[in-house]
Amino acid sequence: MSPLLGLDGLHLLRDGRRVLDGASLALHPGERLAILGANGSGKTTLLRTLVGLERPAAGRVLLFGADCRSEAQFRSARRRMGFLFQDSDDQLFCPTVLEDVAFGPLNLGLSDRQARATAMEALVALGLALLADRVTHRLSGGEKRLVCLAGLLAMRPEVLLLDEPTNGVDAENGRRLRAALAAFEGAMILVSHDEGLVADVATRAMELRDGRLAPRPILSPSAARKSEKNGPDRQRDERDDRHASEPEEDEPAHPAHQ
Ligand SMILES: Nc1ncnc2c1ncn2[C@@H]1O[C@H](COP(=O)(O)OP(=O)(O)OP(=O)(O)O)[C@@H](O)[C@H]1O
Repeated sequence: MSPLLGLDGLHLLRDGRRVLDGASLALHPGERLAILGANGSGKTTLLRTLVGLERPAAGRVLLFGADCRSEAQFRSARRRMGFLFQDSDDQLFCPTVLEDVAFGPLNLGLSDRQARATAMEALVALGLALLADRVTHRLSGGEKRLVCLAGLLAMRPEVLLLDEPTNGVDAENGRRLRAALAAFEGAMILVSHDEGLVADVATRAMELRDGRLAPRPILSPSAARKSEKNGPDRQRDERDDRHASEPEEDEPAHPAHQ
C-alpha cells in the first residue's frame, strides 16, 4: 500500500546545527504514528517540514503520492491535513470559539450556516458545546487545545498532525481528547512526551534522535502510567523489559505516483 505521507532523507540546518540529518518516515492509511524525542530534537521542525512551513536543505517530502516542492503543491496537500500547532495561540484567531471552529469549513467553501452547523457538531463531539460563545483568548490553555482540535476535526482531514496535544490539558479534557482521537478514522502523526497518550492512541512509535528517526517500542497503558509516576529512567527500564525484540527498521518513504 502506498504511504499517505513520506519523508525521505531529510536534512535541515538551523544556525549551522543539523536539526534533521537524514530523517525518513512513511505513514500508511489507518496508522497512528507517535514521534518521541528529547526537547529540541527537532520534532516540531519535522512536522513543520511535512506541511511545507520549513524547507529542507535536502531530501523529499511526499504527500498523497506527490513529491512536494512548490508552495502550490503544499497548499493543496494542506487541505487534506489538520496540523495542531504546539502553541494554541498561534492557531486561534477569531473572536469567539464558534467563529474560530467554523473558519476552516467556511474556507473549504461551505455556506455560513453549514459551516456553523459543522463547527457546532465538532464542538459537541468534543463535549465543548458550552464554550461556543466564549471569547477564544480568554479560554484556559487546556480549553484552547481542545477548541483547536475541534477546528481541525470540523475540516474532516484525512491525516492529523498533532504537536503535543495534551500539553496543559487536565484529566477530564484529556479523556475527551483521547476519545476524539480514538473516533478519528484517518491516519495521524502524534508528537508527544505523554507516554500514556502514546500507549492509548499510537499503533507505532519512532524516536527522533541526532536528526534521524528510529523505531521505538510503545509501552502498555499500565506500564505507561507507572512510568509517568516514576520518571524517565524508569520509563527506559519498562520499555526494555516489555520488548525483548525491537521492531523492524522503518521503510524509507516510497516515491509513489511520480
Ligand atoms: N525559529 C527558530 N529559529 C532558530 N532555531 C529554532 C527555531 N525553532 C526551533 N529552533 C531550534 O531547532 C531545534 C529543534 O527545535 P524543535 O522545536 O523542532 O524541537 P522539538 O523536538 O519539537 O522540541 P520540544 O520537545 O522542546 O518541543 C532546537 O534546537 C530549537 O532551539
